[in-house]
Amino acid sequence: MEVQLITSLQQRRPLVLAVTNFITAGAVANCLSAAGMSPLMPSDPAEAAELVALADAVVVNIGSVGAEQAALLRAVVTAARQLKKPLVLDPVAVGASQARRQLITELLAGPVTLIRGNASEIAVLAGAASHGHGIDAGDEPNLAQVAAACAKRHACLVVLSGPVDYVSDGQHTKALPGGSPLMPKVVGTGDMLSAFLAGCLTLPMAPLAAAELGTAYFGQAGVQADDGQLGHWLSNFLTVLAQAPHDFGKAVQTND
Ligand SMILES: Nc1ncnc2c1ncn2[C@@H]1O[C@H](COP(=O)(O)OP(=O)(O)OP(=O)(O)O)[C@@H](O)[C@H]1O
Ligand SMILES: Cc1ncsc1CCO
Ligand SMILES: [Mg+2]
Repeated sequence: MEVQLITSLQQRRPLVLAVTNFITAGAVANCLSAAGMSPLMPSDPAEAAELVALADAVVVNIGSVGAEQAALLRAVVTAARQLKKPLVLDPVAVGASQARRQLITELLAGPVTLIRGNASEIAVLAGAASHGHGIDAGDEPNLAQVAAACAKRHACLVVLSGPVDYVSDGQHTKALPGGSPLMPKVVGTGDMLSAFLAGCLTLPMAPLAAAELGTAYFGQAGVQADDGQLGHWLSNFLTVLAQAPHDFGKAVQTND
C-alpha cells in the first residue's frame, strides 16, 4: 500500500467540509482529525459558499433530512460543484422514506465525484430492488454488479461497503476485503468512511486509485482496532489512524 501518500496527505492536513448528521458528527470529526485531516462542519446555508471555498474536499450525508439540513445540503453541493471541489455523497437509509429518495434525486441531478453507501443504499441508487433495514444493509445479491451499475447510472465513482468493499468507476470494479465484524455494530463507521474518502480524493493520483487506497487503508485500520471488545473499537480506531503510516503499515497486512 502506498503509505507514503498517506504521510504526504497528513502533512498537508486537507480541510474536509463535512455535512454529516446530528448522530455521528462528533465521531466523523474525530476520525478525520485522527487521520490527519482538518474537519469543518457547517450549519448555516448562508456560509456554505465561503466554507466550501476554504475546503479541499466536501462530503455530504443525508442522515438527518429536516428542512434546515436539506437547505444546507443543497447550498453546500451547489457551491462544491461551482468551485470544482471533490464531492462525496453518503445516501444514508435512502430506501427508508420518500423524503430521503426525493432529496437524493435532487442532489444527484448534478455530478458528484463519489457515492459511498452500504449494499442496500447503493442498490436503491442503482435502480435495483433492495432489502435495507433503516441505516443497516440487508442481503443484496451481485454486489460487484450493483456497484458498477450505480457508478454507470450516476457517472461517478462508487464505494459499496460491507464485509467486502467494492470500489467501481462503472468499468472497473475492485473487491477489497478488510474491516472487522465489529464495524457494522458501531453506528457511523460508514459516515466516517465517506468523510475519510473525501480527504483521500485530494491525493495526487487518479480518483479511482485514491478511492481504492482510502477504502483499503480504512478497512485495515478497522482490523487493527479490533481487540474483540465492541466498546473499545472506536477509541482503538482513532489511535490506529493517528499512528504514523509507516508504523501502521508495519502493523497491518499490506496489498503490495
Ligand atoms: N461484516 C463486516 N466485516 C468487516 N467489515 C465490515 C463489515 N460490515 C461493514 N464493515 C466495514 O464497516 C465500514 C462501514 O461500512 P457499512 O456498510 O457498515 O456502512 P454503513 O451501513 O453506511 O454504516 P453507518 O450507517 O453506521 O455509518 C466499512 O469500512 C466496511 O468495510
Ligand atoms: C442512526 C442514524 N439515523 C440516522 S443517521 C444515523 C447515523 C448513521 O448514519
Ligand atoms: Mg451509512
